[in-house]
Amino acid sequence: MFVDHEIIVIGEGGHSKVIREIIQSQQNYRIHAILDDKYAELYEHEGIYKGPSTSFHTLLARNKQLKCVIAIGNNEIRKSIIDRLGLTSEQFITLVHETAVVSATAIIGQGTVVMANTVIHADAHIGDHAIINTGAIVEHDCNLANYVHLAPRATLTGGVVIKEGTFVGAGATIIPGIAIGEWTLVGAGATVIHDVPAYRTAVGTPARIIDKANRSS
Ligand SMILES: CC(=O)SCCNC(=O)CCNC(=O)[C@H](O)C(C)(C)COP(=O)(O)OP(=O)(O)OC[C@H]1O[C@@H](n2cnc3c(N)ncnc32)[C@H](O)[C@@H]1OP(=O)(O)O
Repeated sequence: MFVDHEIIVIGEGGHSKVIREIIQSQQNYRIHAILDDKYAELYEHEGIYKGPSTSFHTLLARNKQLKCVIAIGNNEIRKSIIDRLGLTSEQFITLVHETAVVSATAIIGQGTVVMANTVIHADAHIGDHAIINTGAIVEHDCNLANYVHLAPRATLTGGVVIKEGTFVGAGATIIPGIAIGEWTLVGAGATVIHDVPAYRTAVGTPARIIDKANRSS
């Protein structure tokens, strides 16, 4: 079998399991290594390398064609690892589950993972290293920046803007044209009917901001 991409998966938690199944379901993709800091040193087991994340550069030095995906659901941790690796964006692979429905006019960034039963409609733009989790809907003309995570069954209606690093909880709904600032949290099940500023937490139906001050900036 001809393999197009040998992939290093960084992270071996629950989110990583789902990503590994997407890779395994694609005929021409193969997992080369799974790196996680619970491992003390690099070793090979049944054709897959395992080791700490610092083994990354050793593996890449042996094979410059390797691609990488950061299989960590937390947006801040995912960004910090990407910043540390210092790779070009072409070295990250974009993974789309075979059941995802993605418009031909949608744009999906490098390193982004699109899970099963998602729908991404016309002219939607999704940045790099985002997660469109199981069953999430991104309607037409939405614009998502880098490191955004839409949890399972989150629904973005038309023209929603989500800035960098924002997390939208499971089953949350955002009505048309709303903008959510960077590194904000939208709670599970929220219905967002007003814009939400950066670095805040919004929950409930209709969504209200629950933190008094910026979480961080
Ligand atoms: C495949 C996967 O698993 S992907 C991961 C999917 N995960 C999710 O969707 C989780 C989403 N997370 C949440 O909804 C969380 O509750 C957060 C992030 C919004 C808030 O978490 P915390 O900051 O720890 O808030 P905390 O639990 O202290 O609650 C603060 C207040 O907000 C309320 N609250 C928290 N979350 C929600 C929510 N989703 N909806 C309504 N109210 C909420 C609490 O009842 C509490 O109210 P009170 O002060 O009147 O008692």
